[in-house]
Amino acid sequence: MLRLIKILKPLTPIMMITITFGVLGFLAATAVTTFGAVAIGNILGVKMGIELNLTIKIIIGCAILRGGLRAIEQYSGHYIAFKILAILRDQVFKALRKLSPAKLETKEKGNLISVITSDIELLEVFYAHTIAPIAIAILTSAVTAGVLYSVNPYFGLIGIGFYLIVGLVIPVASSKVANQAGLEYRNEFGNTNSFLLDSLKGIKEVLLFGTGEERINTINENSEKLNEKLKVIKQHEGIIRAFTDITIMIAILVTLYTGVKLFEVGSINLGQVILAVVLLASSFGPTVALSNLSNNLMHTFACAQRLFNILDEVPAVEEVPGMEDLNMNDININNVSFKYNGRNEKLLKNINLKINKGDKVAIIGKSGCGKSTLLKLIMRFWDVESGSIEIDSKNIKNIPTKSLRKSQSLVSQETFLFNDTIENNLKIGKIDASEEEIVLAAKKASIHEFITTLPNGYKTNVGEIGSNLSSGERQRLGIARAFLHNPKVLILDEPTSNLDILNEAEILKSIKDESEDKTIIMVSHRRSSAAICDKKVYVKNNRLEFN
Ligand SMILES: Nc1ncnc2c1ncn2[C@@H]1O[C@H](COP(=O)(O)OP(=O)(O)OP(=O)(O)O)[C@@H](O)[C@H]1O
Repeated sequence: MLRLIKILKPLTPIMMITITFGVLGFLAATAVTTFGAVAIGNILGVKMGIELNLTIKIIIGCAILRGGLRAIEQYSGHYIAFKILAILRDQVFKALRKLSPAKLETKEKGNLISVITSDIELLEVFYAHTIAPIAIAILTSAVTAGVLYSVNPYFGLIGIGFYLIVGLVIPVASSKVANQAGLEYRNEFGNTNSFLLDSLKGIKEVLLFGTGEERINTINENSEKLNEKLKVIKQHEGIIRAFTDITIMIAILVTLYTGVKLFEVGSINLGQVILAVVLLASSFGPTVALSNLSNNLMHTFACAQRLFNILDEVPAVEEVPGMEDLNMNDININNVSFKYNGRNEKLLKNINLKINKGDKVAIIGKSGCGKSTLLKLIMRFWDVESGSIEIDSKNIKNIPTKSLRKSQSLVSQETFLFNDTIENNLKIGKIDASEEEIVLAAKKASIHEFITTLPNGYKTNVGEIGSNLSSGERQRLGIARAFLHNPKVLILDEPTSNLDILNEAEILKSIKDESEDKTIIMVSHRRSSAAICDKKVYVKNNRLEFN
């Protein structure tokens, strides 16, 4: 909670505005009913101390003020809330950038999305509907208790006592039950969602293996569990509301009883009795708002916790700022060992490899032996555990990350295409690429002809054709992207795994022609692909062998 409040610091002046206008707004609302009572007292001939005409003017003034004050309170409160959501989203994206690619590889994407969207969204409850209402409730209750006290100290004490019961005792006591039920509901809700999403993603398997019936049954069971949990929450809400209302009724009766007794002994007049009862009855708004808070609050804190976990996660690789031109004359892998977190064995042990500018190196080995991992180390997606990787005699850990990314390009087995036009998807390789450059790159990657058959050619949106693109077409788009990027070192992780022999030969020729002065580091299971390389190294038993 403290950490959430600290984020609010730069917006403190606006929060002050929200609280001030909130307090004034509630006081204006209470004044409308209280002066209403004064007016009725006047009409009935009770001595109220204020003239009827003035009372009516005050009522009208307060009613108009109430609208304006409330509007300003809501506007500034929501301004703060959404400004902070923007700040938080910005922080999360920055954190995700730092964590990528290594740490994000292992994170569940569904969870990340729910943190960025719904979790952050829920914090709006805290900023717009928690902090200010608490302050407003304390201040307005203090003012009304003060007024009641000035009428008669007994009224003041009754006010304070019942404000505390409604605004503090009931919410705190109820939150213990509500939080548990709320958390259970959210967890069950998350599980049901994941199961549903999983079923949709795996619909092909579900149909193929005829497991639809079981899936539907599980979804029904989950829905029923959800209903049960919701029932508990709603019942609880009802009980709390009833408790709160009964407490307010008791407060009114106690005030009335005390008023009558004080009137009987002549301590106060009838006007003061009416004033005290109406003032107290109409002043519970802000404190009742607090009793509704507790239902959401714990849930909001759980969301904040998930958010802070991302913000606090230490990146696997520290980004190096700055930009410098890299010659990429040689890449030296010196005695490198590497182990993934959570794995017992070292995946790579004492690897040594020297790659000179223009070398074409094929990395060959059994599935899972660590070939792709070696590429990731060369790109510094992960840091080596021991030993070093040097580029132009400089440790890769000291090379600006942007420079490294600019000089290297990766084509992997799976090319990710954004929901954008083919042209923009290719432009990721070079943002300011001209149309001619894009067409040339596509021709070299043997994908130009296919693109021209699409309804809008290069302007076709990938989303429109979506999963209709074959793996080979995606891979060729990935290669075109890499050609556009025109890096000094081309890193290829099974670049032709999804292509037929004809396309493979064509693309390999393009890669070869394109890369005469470039360094190529390629992982491939296919002999035909590795054939374009003049140097072959083998990953065997966690080590590197040269024949
Ligand atoms: N982020 C990770 N965390 C933990 N283990 C990982 C991670 N990434 C890969 N591994 C494991 O490291 C091993 C080597 O993976 P890698 O992808 O480097 O193999 P590969 O030789 O390229 O395999 P393939 O030829 O099948 O693509 C595998 O056992 C894999 O499960």
